[in-house]
Amino acid sequence: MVLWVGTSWKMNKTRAEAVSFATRLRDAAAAGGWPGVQPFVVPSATAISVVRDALGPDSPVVVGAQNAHWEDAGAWTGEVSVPQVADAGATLVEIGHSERREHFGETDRTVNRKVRATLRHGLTALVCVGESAEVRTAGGARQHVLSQVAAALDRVPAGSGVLLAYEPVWAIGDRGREPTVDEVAEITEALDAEYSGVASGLLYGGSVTTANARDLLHTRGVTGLFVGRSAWNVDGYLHLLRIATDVAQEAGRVFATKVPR
Ligand SMILES: O=C[C@H](O)COP(=O)(O)O
Repeated sequence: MVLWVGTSWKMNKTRAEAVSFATRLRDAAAAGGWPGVQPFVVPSATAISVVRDALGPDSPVVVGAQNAHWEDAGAWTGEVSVPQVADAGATLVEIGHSERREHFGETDRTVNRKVRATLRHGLTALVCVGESAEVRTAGGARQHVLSQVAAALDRVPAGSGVLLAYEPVWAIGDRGREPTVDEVAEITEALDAEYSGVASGLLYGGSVTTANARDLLHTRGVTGLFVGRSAWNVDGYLHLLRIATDVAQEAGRVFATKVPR
């Protein structure tokens, strides 16, 4: 078990900015890295290949794509396929982020199709789920999230290389509210009970900061963090990786020191 700690840059960074970030990561990895932690970065599609190149061939850092279509090729203007992002250097695909569900019509059905396409090509699928503020207020958070995961993993066998990211919509972004540990645990405990045999990691995302990362990593069921704003600056990301490395090495938690690629 490793702690997966990564960042999606969303629609940010030129290629030059992405390379500058990746170069600092490469240097930090060469200086000792992060035992027990699996770092990953998810650039815009335009920067995947330059980030992969800047990290170097032996980098422990996984590079991901923020989206990929379920078809391998065809007349899908504006989309990118799993083989295309793999060709650019991605080994992970983020699927079903709430911004894509809200603004780009992602549904449980398309998420499932994308998960299966990603796994078919041997990439890791990072499936994002989470409830809205309205659903939580109505008391339906746990059921909503469990149902999203069930749909995403329909016809997906155990051990397929799926990571889950619990990202409550009300906690994400500039207008997000930082969750309490109990609010996170209510969901991650349920996901852990139901899906620990299927998913190889359960990440939390939404208003993660260097101030709350340690507590979140100690929350029941949580084995990683998926970070936006606090990790868009490389110093912030490196700080979060150091916190995760400390947590991974604390007594009572046993993590591998060699991470899978
Ligand atoms: O992909 C990351 C999540 O949407 C979290 O974003 P945030 O850390 O800026 O709230």
